[in-house]
Amino acid sequence: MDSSLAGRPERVGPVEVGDIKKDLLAEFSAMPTQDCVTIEGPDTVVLKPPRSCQSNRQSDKSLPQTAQRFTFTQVFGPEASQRKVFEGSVRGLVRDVLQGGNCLVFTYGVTNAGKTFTFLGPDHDSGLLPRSLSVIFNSIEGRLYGRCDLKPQRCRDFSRLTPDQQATESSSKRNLLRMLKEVRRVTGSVAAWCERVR
Ligand SMILES: Nc1ncnc2c1ncn2[C@@H]1O[C@H](COP(=O)(O)OP(=O)(O)OP(=O)(O)O)[C@@H](O)[C@H]1O
Repeated sequence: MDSSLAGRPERVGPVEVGDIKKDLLAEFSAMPTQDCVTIEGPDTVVLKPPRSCQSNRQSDKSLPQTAQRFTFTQVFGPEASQRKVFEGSVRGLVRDVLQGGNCLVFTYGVTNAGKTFTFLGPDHDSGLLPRSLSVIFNSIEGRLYGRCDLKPQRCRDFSRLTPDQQATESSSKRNLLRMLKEVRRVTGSVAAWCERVR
């Protein structure tokens, strides 16, 4: 319920998420850029504190007072495509894995930095993980173990299944695939219905 005070609507009653949600994009876009992050060549990033923090830094001598330069193996700029990042970082590791090596890839950064985007990516612009799986599966074609008598256990181990266990596994796999098909069918119908009622 709204009441009006000095021309400004005042919210009365419980506050809901919709009431406090605000699109801040326009406000942020209007702010002058501060060039806090600068890419200097293919392997170096320079970080500068925002102007609003500079007075705090002058009083707190434990904080860096000037710009800091960090060097990496490779820096990808904001214009780098998913393909370029994959080719320049993970493709070589996948090649090592296919030759029996072990590799670890992880993303690290503040919230909203783009970790999930880089790792998974949207369907039309896939990230590191789907690209890696695609290379792996395309490379092992023809060398797949056709029988279903092995089951992975944790990350490195496996167990051999008895014929009964194989039958149980096959049946739960079929059920899972059937459920996935059903979910796709239902979500497809819901999406089509939403499109119609728009
Ligand atoms: N390279 C990019 N190009 C276009 N959009 C991007 C890019 N990187 C991130 N985004 C967008 O920025 C937003 C935040 O990205 P993302 O969810 O990947 O961040 P995150 O680091 O995984 O965040 P959190 O730690 O909170 O999960 C998303 O809307 C994502 O689509």
